[in-house]
Amino acid sequence: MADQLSLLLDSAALFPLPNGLSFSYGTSGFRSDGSVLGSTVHRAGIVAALRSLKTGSTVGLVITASHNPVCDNGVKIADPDGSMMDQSWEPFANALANAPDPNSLAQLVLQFAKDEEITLGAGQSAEVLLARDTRPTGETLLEAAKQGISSIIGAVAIDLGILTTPELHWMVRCWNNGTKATESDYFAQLSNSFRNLMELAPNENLNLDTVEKKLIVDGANGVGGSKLEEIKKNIIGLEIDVRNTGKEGEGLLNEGCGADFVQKEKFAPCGFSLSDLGIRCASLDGDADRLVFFCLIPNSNNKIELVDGDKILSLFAIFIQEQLSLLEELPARLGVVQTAYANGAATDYLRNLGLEVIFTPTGVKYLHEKALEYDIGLYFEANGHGTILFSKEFLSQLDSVNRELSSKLPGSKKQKAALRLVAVTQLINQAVGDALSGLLLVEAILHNKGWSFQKWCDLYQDLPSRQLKVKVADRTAILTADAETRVVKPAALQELIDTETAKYTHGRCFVRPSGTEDVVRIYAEAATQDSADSLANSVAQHVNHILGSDIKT
Ligand SMILES: CC(=O)N[C@H]1[C@@H](OP(=O)(O)O)O[C@H](CO)[C@@H](O)[C@@H]1O
Ligand SMILES: [Mg+2]
Repeated sequence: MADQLSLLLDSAALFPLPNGLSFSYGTSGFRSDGSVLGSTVHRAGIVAALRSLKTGSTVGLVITASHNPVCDNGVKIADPDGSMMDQSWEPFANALANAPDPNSLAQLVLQFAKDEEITLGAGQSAEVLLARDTRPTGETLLEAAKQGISSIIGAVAIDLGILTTPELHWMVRCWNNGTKATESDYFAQLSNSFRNLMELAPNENLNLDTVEKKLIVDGANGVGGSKLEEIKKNIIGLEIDVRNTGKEGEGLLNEGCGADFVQKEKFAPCGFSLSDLGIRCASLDGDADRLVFFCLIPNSNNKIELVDGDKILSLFAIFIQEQLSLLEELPARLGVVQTAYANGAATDYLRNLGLEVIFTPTGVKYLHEKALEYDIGLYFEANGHGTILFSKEFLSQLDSVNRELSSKLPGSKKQKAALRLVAVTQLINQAVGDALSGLLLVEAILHNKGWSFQKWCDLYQDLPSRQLKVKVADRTAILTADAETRVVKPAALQELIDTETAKYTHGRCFVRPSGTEDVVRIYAEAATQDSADSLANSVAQHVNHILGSDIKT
């Protein structure tokens, strides 16, 4: 123990906490300006090593700030099954990140290890897989993570280099499952399952000219574009043109491009122009865990028709529901998980399909957790982060139904439906939302259905909406309930929101403190854009009055 203590003290002394700053493990781990994150990432390395010791399995640590500007960075930890670190460990991660000096840090670690019954320094081994995105501060921060990990006796860091966030999560999951876990395995799994699903398209939908074979992808000048260029070498039946790959001269990470920009601004990203009219386009975020689709609108100054996470979710739900309807021998409880940011039209559409739609607070860890309760759990945030989870029991039932049909009814509609579901389970990332696997699944489904982009767009018409953010003195003064749809404190605020909302047809409005920025977010929806704008503005004024602030968009 004495060795462990001195190792921690020496290591922590190299990464002092910056003066006057505090850090919090939010919806997506720790985030801040990349230059001040040394101590935070070092300490996240310690947390990851302890998590590995506790679980007796390999965990992951990824250095990324996703869609944030290039000067930001961040760190998050992946649990052995590839999901986000269990929330019960967040208070410890927070306490450690804010420990004022090496001594208090070491004491926190020793006390936590005792409470969690983690034995330190006695021949245990721990393993942490590391990855980072393309940010310039990533390399130094990676070193900090390595030092944090090696300050726990027996812990080993394995650097996997530059990866998308979902790749790292996928690798952690496969590593622990004992299945193939390298990047080339990931590429092969995606391209093989994509090919399988494309080949299963019903004959009547083949050779339709309605489906454009070309797709242009905005890589946000992040890590996803170059990975997609690798995957596309083995893709048949789809021509992929990747732009904003982050290569020299192509622009800055997430600046004027990427899924967050496209979804929020509803403008084409840089590098796209009217010459792309009529072609289906997609946009990834900086670490390739978010995905949206779009098409340019003619004569509109680069405005776009957007297909967001809600519509991707709807497409996936329809497709799975269709296959299941052909397989009465394969009963499955299907759950669709959304947040309050889902467009009301999307929720209505999904409920009208007879699907069970459930809401959770914002943040994929909440959606993911809920989706795990179903045989097939589909979840998406409106901003394009989501995936489909299949329970172990469902996968084994699917496997036996598939075997039976292959021997008894080969080539039948039923057998093809089962094979399609198998291909979906292999194509979609089971660990976390993955823009690259999601993109290929969308393409394969459109091909199977013989649907054009427009047909997909026209599934339902989004209700006009407006998002605003307000900087307040203390955003934690707002407490919410019912999946963040209602404010419980300050109570007067909810009364004002209700009064404003009642003035508008199809009005819906909620406010919540952001988990990633120091702001309160306001979301409003109504029958017209003007009404949505005016509802959001009037509620922002109330937030302003009650909590003291200035309004930002
Ligand atoms: C309205 C919105 O888009 N919120 C985003 C944003 O969280 P906030 O807690 O709203 O700051 O970042 C999260 C992490 O990327 C993402 O999960 C979430 O959907
Ligand atoms: Mg991201």
